[in-house]
This record gives sequence, structure tokens and C-alpha cells, in this order.
Amino acid sequence: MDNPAVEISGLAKSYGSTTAVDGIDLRMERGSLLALLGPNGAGKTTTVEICEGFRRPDAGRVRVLGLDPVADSSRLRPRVGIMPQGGGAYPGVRAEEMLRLVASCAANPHDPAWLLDVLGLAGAKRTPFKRLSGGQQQRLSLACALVGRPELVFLDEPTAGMDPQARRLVWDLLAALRADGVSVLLTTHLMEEAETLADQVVIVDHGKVVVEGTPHSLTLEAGEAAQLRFRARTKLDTTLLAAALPEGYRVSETAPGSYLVEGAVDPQVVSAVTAWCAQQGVLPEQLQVGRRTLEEVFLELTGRELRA
Ligand SMILES: Nc1ncnc2c1ncn2[C@@H]1O[C@H](COP(=O)(O)OP(=O)(O)OP(=O)(O)O)[C@@H](O)[C@H]1O
Repeated sequence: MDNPAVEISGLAKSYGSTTAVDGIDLRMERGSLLALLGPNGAGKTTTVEICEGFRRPDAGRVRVLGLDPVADSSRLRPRVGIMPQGGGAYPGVRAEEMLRLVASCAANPHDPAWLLDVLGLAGAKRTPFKRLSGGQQQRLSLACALVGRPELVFLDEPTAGMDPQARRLVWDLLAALRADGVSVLLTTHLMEEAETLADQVVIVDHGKVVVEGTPHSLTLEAGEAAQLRFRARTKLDTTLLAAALPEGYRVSETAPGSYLVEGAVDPQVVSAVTAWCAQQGVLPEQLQVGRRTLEEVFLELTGRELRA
């Protein structure tokens, strides 16, 4: 389909001497969920705010549902839902009042009572905004973004500060929206969020796209399980073990007694590792074949932890 929900090319934005976005290209298909993942200050919020029409880029081209977010803002507004970072509302407004007010602006809104219920806010519907917990305020903000039945939603760190139970409610709702064909672009620095929800993950750092792909493709190497871990006594000779494997495999002791074999792991490689251990009189324990995590992908590409 050549009609993307969001299309960005050559996007750049600086604040004074700070370069926030430094040439981002991105394409998000309709009906998909894209997670913009990166550490603090990577340029995620700036990118999303430009898509929302709240900021003007210094350079580049942005199209949202085929339209220019600034020039066509009045045509986009009824079709797009926005949950800004941190949210916010008049402190005295009650949760349900707030949502009904937003719903009244939409042509065909969802039932506010249903949405409050789905997001676990039914018991707090009469609570003034300022007395809601941080996680409840976030969920109300999400409800406001969704109540107008948008085709596309921008969610800036939608589950930041939520407890695991509330986060799960939000994830379930987002998965249901996606299944209904709503396009979702969210920012996060939670790997698990991106891995659980996203069709496409775009990892950004220092205002640039570091890598993108499906969670599955990013955490695999060459279509194979990319690592094998096991525990054994400390200080095994990892160079010797690497020499017993086909060329290109890396072996390291990541913590005392914890070993990591990196490279495409197939049955022959598992067998070579266990055979080598047998030669050394070592029993490999907790042997585990698995994919890399997005955290490891990020570390490998940037040399830094994602959670700065
Ligand atoms: N209004 C502003 N004025 C000056 N600098 C800004 C402004 N907004 C953002 N920046 C800077 O631009 C860079 C990118 O910020 P941005 O908020 O887009 O990143 P982010 O990836 O969303 O980070 P976070 O996860 O902390 O929200 C940072 O260095 C930030 O300090």
C-alpha cells in the first residue's frame, strides 16, 4: 500500500545549538503500530511534536495521513488523537467530565463510560484531575486521545510512571486498537513495550535512526537464534571454546561463571559447545538458546545503555 500513515524524510530540528533531530527518515504503514525507541534526549518527542503540527521542522518533509501537519492542521485534527508527554488538564475537572467534554467535540466518539472502564478508571470517574495518581492521569490522557475514534494516534511515553497492572491494561487496549485498524505511533524507552506491541521499531539516538525493523528481525541475527548462554565454573578459556566453533563466533564470560556464545546458533553449534565442555570435564548448566534483546541490540550499536 503506498499510502502511509506517517512519512518523514530528512527531518531536522535544532533548539539553538542543540541538535534534537538530525536527518530522520521514517515510514509507518496504516493500521500498524510503530514504536520510536531511544534514550532520554534522543529526539523522540521533538519528532512526534513535529508530526502533531506543534513544532515546525528546520528541514525535511513530513506527511501525516498524506497531509502537512501544519498547513492542513484543521483537516487532520478530527482524524488524529494525541497524548502528549506528561498530559495535563484543569486541576478541578473530574475525570468523567473531562472525557465527556473531549468526546463532545468528536463526530462519532467512543462511549466515555466504556473507555473509563477499559482503562480501569471507572472507580475514579468523579475524582478531580489533581487528585488522580500519576498513572491515572496518564490513563485519562490516553482516554482523551482515543475517545474521538481517531484513525491515527500519537502517544508520547503512554505508560511512563504506570504500575505493571495499569501498563497491562494500556497494552491490551493498544493491541485492540491496532487490531481494529487504528495506526499508532508511540515513543517509549521500555524495550518490553516495544517488543510486545510494535509491528515496527525505530531506534533513535542523538537525533538519528540507529536501526529499524520488526522486533523479531532486530533481535535475531541472520534469521537464527543469535546467542547461547550457559553457566559453568569461572575462567574457562573462552578463546579455546571459540576456536572449537566455526569461524565468526564470539565467546565471552559476561559475569563470573556466565558465558555467552554469539552468532547464529544451530544444533551443530550447541553440540560443539557441549562437546568442548565435556572435554574440559565441565557440566554446562542453564544452557539457553535465545534471541538478543532490544537492549542488547542498542548497546551493540551505540555502546551505551538504552536506559541512560
Ligand atoms: N524546547 C526546547 N528547547 C531547548 N532544547 C530542547 C527543547 N526540547 C527538547 N530539547 C532538547 O532537544 C533534545 C531532544 O529532546 P527530545 O525531548 O525530543 O528527546 P526525547 O527522546 O523525547 O527525550 P525524553 O525521552 O527525555 O522525552 C534534548 O537534548 C533536549 O534537551
